[in-house]
Amino acid sequence: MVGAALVEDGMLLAQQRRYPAVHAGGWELPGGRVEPGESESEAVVRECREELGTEVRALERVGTDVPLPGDSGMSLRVRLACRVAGARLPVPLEHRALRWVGSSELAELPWLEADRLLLDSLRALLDPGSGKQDPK
Ligand SMILES: Nc1nc2c([nH]c(=O)n2[C@H]2C[C@H](O)[C@@H](COP(=O)(O)OP(=O)(O)OP(=O)(O)O)O2)c(=O)[nH]1
Repeated sequence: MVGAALVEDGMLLAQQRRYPAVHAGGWELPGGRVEPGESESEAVVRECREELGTEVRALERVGTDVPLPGDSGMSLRVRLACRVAGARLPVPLEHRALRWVGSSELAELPWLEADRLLLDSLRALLDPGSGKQDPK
């Protein structure tokens, strides 16, 4: 599974699931399964088109792979994404809601379990100066 960390003006785009019941109401990153023959970057671009109706470019990986709950053996890998200049604003085509969240609000959302494990990495993306590894 690939997820897109779409960042704009220091805010991260989160979306709220509508289904299945076990995930409904939970927040996650845009994304989905990488289809056969598709690269991870291509999957990020396609999923953002399908879910948000916008065009993005997929950039570097964010954080480490997080195993998804259950016995699927799949994991979630996140890539930074940026909206292509002039592309439409994201709209929730498949989700209940979208929200742009700043670093201080990240922890307030009821994220899906896998995403919750990525919050430190996502916060570091939004607040580049505040990372623990940054000596300055
Ligand atoms: N897209 C996405 N899925 C996530 C995240 N975190 C997380 O645990 N998941 C889980 C929820 C689902 O069990 C699984 C993938 O769900 P999905 O509905 O997006 O993927 P899919 O393969 O059905 O893709 P699609 O055909 O609906 O586009 O991954 C996340 O941040 N983004």
